[in-house]
Amino acid sequence: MSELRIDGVSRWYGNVVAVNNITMTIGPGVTGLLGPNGAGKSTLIHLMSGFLAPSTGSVTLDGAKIWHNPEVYRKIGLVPEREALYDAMSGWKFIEANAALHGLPEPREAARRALETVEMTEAASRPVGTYSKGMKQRIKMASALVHDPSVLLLDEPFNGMDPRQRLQLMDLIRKIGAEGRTVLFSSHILEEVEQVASHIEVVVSGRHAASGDFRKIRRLMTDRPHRYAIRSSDDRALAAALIADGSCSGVQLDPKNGLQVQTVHFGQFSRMVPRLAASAGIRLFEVAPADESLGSVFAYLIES
Ligand SMILES: Nc1ncnc2c1ncn2[C@@H]1O[C@H](COP(=O)(O)OP(=O)(O)OP(=O)(O)O)[C@@H](O)[C@H]1O
Repeated sequence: MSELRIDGVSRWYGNVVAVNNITMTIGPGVTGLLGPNGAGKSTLIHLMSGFLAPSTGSVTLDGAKIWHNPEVYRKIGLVPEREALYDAMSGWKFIEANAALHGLPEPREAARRALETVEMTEAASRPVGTYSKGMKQRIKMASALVHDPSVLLLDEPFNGMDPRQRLQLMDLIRKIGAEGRTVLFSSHILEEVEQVASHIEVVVSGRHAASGDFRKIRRLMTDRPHRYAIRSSDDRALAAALIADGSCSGVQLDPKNGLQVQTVHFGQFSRMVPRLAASAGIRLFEVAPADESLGSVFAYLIES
């Protein structure tokens, strides 16, 4: 059982601050590292895997510094975001070569075990170039697992996958977490993270925005005020009806963009608007979320 600890860590590239004074602890099981693009997730993963030195603060595994510590590297497996595979090589040869690079005493047996873990035994003798995106991702995982690390780090593992491949990979990540390993994967999609991870760490603009159980974070996200843009046959009358109804916290009539409405009761609001419009004889042309971009969700989280 291993514990990763990031303590007061910052990392900058020139004058870009990619990670800003982050403290977090990652224990056994599956943790999702959630954040929008450019939040600092890859930088954090590279700090945890020993590829980058922190500019300040410390990154440790079970109390031992990770940077420049080959003893610790043996306990860590990294699945990078980029492809890093050789199309002409068979899956089997690729994993065995990785086992040999690790200096493992029985590379063939280690490769067999890793391929079995990721359920790639059957396809292992085929060239990597013939694999689907999902199979390639599993081969990358086998290569990260070949030396039997207690920590597995995955950078955006679900990128570019179709829904079936995504479900298979989710099962696999859960299985590896259930073996008692410390598994951390990054993603910018909340739904993805909440399906796999029992614990979530959220980073926004290099800062630590939230941490904990996904239900808690989901609530933080769904309880935030939602803004909608509405266009109807009579925006003024609809605005009056919405104010009278009382389930909106703000209504603004904008001659150019129609009606801008703010509500905290998302479910109630989406049921109420069509009913209210129908009873006032108003036709709805469009009800669209005005702030559904992930950026705004994360911005809300960091403010709360
Ligand atoms: N080698 C580098 N040199 C300069 N700036 C960098 C470098 N690597 C990352 N950055 C910057 O640091 C910030 C964090 O980048 P990082 O790749 O860690 O974020 P991310 O959350 O993984 O984003 P993405 O999902 O887009 O990869 C960004 O502003 C990025 O432009």
